[in-house]
Amino acid sequence: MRIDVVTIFPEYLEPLNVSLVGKARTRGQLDVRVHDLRSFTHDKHRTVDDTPFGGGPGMVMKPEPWGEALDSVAASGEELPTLVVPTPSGRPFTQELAVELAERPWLVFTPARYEGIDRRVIDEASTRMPVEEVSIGDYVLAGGEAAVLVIVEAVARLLPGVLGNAESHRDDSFAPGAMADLLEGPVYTKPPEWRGRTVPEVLLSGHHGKIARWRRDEAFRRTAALRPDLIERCDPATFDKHDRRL
Ligand SMILES: COC(=O)COc1cccc(COC(=O)c2cn[nH]c2)c1
Repeated sequence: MRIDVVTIFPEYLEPLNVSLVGKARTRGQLDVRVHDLRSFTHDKHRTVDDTPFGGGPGMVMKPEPWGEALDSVAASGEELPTLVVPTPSGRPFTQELAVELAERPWLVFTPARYEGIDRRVIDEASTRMPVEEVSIGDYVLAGGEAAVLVIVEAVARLLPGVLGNAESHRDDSFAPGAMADLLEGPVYTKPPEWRGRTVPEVLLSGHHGKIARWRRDEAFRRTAALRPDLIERCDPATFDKHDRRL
């Protein structure tokens, strides 16, 4: 997968050089390129924003630099990229959307600052490539860069070979309408006793059927307590068929 990010803060994307994403880049599984939006300006002050038409507080990101940046990025690849625009007014980012994005060959992220990007940039881009406006939550950030880090991390871990042996998550199917996607239950590792606290006996029993049942019950209990909304989507008929986790 190829990932491009156009931003006025390239240094904000440094974390993409470390950990899981960093290793995937080193292994050549991910090609990540970060572009400074200001390199697509031509005035002395490298201006990327201006006052909003219609008045109001704050500034709006000018269309010209974004247009040139997207032209340049789109021209530098063979395939059709998907534009991913982090915005509070976007489609909620869920594991399901992460799975969807992980199947695309090329993602171009356009994190905005200020009050946002001139709407004509998105409208014009939509005539040339698929555009996903994505919200990572119901709050407003100063810029979309943090949202890019979240989305890239969630997508990268789904790519074949990136997660190593824990890749079982990839087999999870999130078919809508099937069983709810439950929250992860509690996990434990050695030592068997720590500060007077032991590990649930069933996990030491080696009885895989009982262990799977216990884990499902714990996940169900946790989900019912913290996220009853996820249970409502549950289709009891398939409950026993799949063991899936968020
Ligand atoms: C066309 O799209 C735009 O102009 C984007 O506009 C904005 C405006 C304010 C802030 C942001 C950054 O994203 C978030 O705050 C965000 C994403 N998820 N949850 C919060 C983006």
